[in-house]
Amino acid sequence: MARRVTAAHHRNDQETPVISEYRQSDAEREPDGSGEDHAQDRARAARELGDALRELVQAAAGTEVDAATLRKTADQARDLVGPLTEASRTRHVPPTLDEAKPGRRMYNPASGPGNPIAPPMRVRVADGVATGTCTLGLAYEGPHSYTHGGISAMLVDQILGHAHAAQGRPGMTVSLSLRYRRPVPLETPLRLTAWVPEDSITDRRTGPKATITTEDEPDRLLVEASGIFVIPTAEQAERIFGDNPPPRWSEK
Ligand SMILES: CCCCCCCCCC(=O)SCCNC(=O)CCNC(=O)[C@H](O)C(C)(C)COP(=O)(O)OP(=O)(O)OC[C@H]1O[C@@H](n2cnc3c(N)ncnc32)[C@H](O)[C@@H]1OP(=O)(O)O
Repeated sequence: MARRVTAAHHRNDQETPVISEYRQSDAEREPDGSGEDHAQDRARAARELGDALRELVQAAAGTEVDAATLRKTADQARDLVGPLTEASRTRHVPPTLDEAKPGRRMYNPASGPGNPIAPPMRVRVADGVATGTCTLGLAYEGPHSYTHGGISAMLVDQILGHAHAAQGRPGMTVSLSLRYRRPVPLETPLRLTAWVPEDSITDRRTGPKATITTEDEPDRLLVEASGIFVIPTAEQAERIFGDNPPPRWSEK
């Protein structure tokens, strides 16, 4: 029977709260401490699955095979779903893999290596500047041979969020603005850079800026962006996330 991970005591749960049946602490940590290795191994395995599925997604977006091969592959892909849903979580519960390493988002759609829809963008933060690198394949195509504008917006949102978080605590995007100056090429190493101008910082809010360029031509701007990021108050976090808000926003 499928095990489901369920948020205990979540505000929106109408029925008797269900204690999570599948938690890192119960299922993966052994009394002798070997659970740490187990968690790391599971994280590696999640990345391997993410990589394999990304390969599949890119192949599916670029394939020109005949209908019979498409249908056969669709059947095979459906067969992959069952084993993964034998233990799954609801939307109110963070992945156990994130629990094991605070700050990591294994399944983030922009940067999570375990998420097959993520390129994934690799993010580094140094001296308040967030840098993201990635190469986008055919699955992200908008105009022929260039990136869909919504994908650029997602990557920019993420990198702006890291620049904001480098000032103290992570926040949520309340405003996002992009100027698409030139098309962003597919299959080309890209660089996203984000920073927070000092005069845009207040108690709960920053106004970070970002650019997208290719790695080869860092002075040729393809996209310029700016955002407003706000740290939710504890009350707002409770309203949004129920009585199990992310720890970073639950401090009164
Ligand atoms: C290391 C981890 C890195 C993580 C990176 C993650 C990046 C991805 C982030 C996301 O995608 S978050 C998902 C998308 N965002 C949301 O779903 C947020 C939805 N919005 C809300 O729930 C509320 O807006 C929120 C609880 C966050 C805040 O509500 P408030 O009622 O406190 O604020 P409001 O939205 O009115 O505005 C907050 C501040 O921003 C200001 N503001 C908003 N839009 C603005 C604008 N366009 N220009 C200038 N200022 C603006 C506004 O004036 C105000 O300034 P003050 O606090 O100084 O008064």
